[in-house]
Amino acid sequence: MPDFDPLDAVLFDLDGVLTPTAEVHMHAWARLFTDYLAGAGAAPYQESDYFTYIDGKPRYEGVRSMLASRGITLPEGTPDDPPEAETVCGLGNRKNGVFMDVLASDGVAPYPGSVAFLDALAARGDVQVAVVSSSKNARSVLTAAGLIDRFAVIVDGEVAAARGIPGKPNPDTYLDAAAQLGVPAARAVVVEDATSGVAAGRAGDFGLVLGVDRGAGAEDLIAHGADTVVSDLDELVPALTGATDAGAESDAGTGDGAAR
Ligand SMILES: O=P(O)(O)OC[C@H]1O[C@@H](O)[C@H](O)[C@@H](O)[C@@H]1O
Repeated sequence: MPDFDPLDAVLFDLDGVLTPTAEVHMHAWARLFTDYLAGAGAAPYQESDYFTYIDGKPRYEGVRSMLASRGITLPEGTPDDPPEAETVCGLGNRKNGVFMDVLASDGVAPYPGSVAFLDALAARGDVQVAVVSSSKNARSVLTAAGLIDRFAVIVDGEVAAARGIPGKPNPDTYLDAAAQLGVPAARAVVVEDATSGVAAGRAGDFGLVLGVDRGAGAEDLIAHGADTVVSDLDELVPALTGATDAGAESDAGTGDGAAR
């Protein structure tokens, strides 16, 4: 059970940590690359490709990384490219159309365990929170999920692009959020479901890097820098409320589970 006492801030990834939207992204990427790779005569797209090459990274970086895995290079294009354009930006924008359609038709409900964790943090009153997401859709997702008012600091894909902040797995977006909160990295927790995200937390030397396994795999999350891994944030509510004898355990923690 991690010890949150020496920690002053919790920095949350969004998709797959607070909301189940990693699945929506995954589905939209699969729609794009299943067709695109087949048309290009490349090895077929597989679900594992999402976790290895795309998960957690900014949109166009995900496209570049996936194409590079199949030895394909495309012109970069620009963010205003239409979805039909055969450019990195065009392909990313094609995928974004699918993502936005699903968001508009299905809406999004946050993970109940994540809401319980946020409630327990708010009840303590001594821990600040922020969202750090690679997604340019982060504000729309937070609004749709009813969570936007809980976060005074949001460093998302729009902010990073506007300010030229390098995306995950670089630590810079997390460091920026910690700086905005006035909390040193060593006293902040990074909460992530993607290997690129835990790698960012590790590279930034954060006090605790907490993995949430929504499909990336606990071993991979630990290999990329997680100190401990849970399958849902409700497992950690006892650590915040002091009810640590409630029997909740992390399911794959191999680190010491405490702030470094
Ligand atoms: O295309 P967007 O909404 O800006 O999102 C970029 C990335 O955002 C991350 O949060 C997701 O894990 C990725 O799957 C997604 O590709």
